Amino acid sequence: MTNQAPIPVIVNGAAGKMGREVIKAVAQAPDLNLVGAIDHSLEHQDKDAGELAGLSEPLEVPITNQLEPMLGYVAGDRQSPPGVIVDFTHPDSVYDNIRSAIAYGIRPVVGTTGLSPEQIQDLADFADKASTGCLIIPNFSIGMVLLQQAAIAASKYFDHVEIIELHHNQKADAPSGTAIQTAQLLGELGKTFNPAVVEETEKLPGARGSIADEGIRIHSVRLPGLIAHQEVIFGAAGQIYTLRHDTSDRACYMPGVLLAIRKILALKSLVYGLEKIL
Ligand SMILES: NC(=O)C1=CN([C@@H]2O[C@H](COP(=O)(O)OP(=O)(O)OC[C@H]3O[C@@H](n4cnc5c(N)ncnc54)[C@H](OP(=O)(O)O)[C@@H]3O)[C@@H](O)[C@H]2O)C=CC1
Ligand SMILES: O=C(O)C1=N[C@H](C(=O)O)C[C@H](O)C1
Repeated sequence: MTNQAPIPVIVNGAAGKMGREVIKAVAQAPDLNLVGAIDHSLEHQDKDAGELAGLSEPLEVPITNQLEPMLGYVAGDRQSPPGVIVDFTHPDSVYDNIRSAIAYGIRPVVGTTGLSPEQIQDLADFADKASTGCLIIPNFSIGMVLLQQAAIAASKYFDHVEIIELHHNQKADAPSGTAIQTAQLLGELGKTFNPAVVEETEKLPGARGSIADEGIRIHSVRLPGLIAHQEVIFGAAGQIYTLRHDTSDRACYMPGVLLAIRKILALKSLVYGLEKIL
């Protein structure tokens, strides 16, 4: 730990499931200073972010829906290191949120999924022009990075693979950002998976899932009772190799989120994926 002033942190989506967890984690980190808590939910306006997150003491940071004034306020503070905004909002708003943050020189650490490849490219160009770090991390858990690395190793030996992702039924986007990224990582290896062995007919559309990079199929399950789970299933003659990651508490994402907040100040461009900053 250095004697530097703490990093100012804004949490966007502060009243949500992930936002509340981030508020708690930031509040407990001595080198970080929660300066703003944004959420558009009218129900929670002006409530104390700490109390809403379940902390015993208030943090004296009220929930507000005023994103741009907050970005301007943090950008204007010349005594502190550059500000960071952590975004866990909604696929429909995350693109605009990131652009606004970069425009103010506030570094976005983005957990919100659902950005299209074109949007990510556009944000990368924008971050490059502004020489501003931006982290887009589809999954902040170390277990998922390890699963993906094991999947990359296995793909050298297996030609057939499908992904099943299972989430709570409040999730807006499908397939999950993690499943898309997992397929991308396998797709980058330069081989095409799942060569057809028969001509298939889907008697119900979608029965075989969606086809992502290099022929990899993704199946999405949404049920109450689930949090976030993923299987990568490899098949070959006479054997199945299954990799599985299960989330039982959203606290599992917090070491990754805190690491991203600390690392982003040294970045000058957009970086995609937790594995790139470990
Ligand atoms: N990268 C990772 O490791 C992880 C990523 N995620 C992703 O994070 C995102 C959020 O997940 P989760 O916390 O479960 O979702 P929640 O719905 O619980 O929380 C989102 C919060 O953001 C608010 N919100 C939505 N749009 C805006 C906006 N434009 N401005 C301000 N606030 C807004 C919502 O308000 P309201 O409810 O009123 O709409 C809600 O309070 C999802 O995309 C999810 O996939 C989730 C877990 C881990
Ligand atoms: O919505 C969620 O909950 C999660 N979303 C992310 C995703 O879409 O991959 C990360 C994790 O799976 C939890």
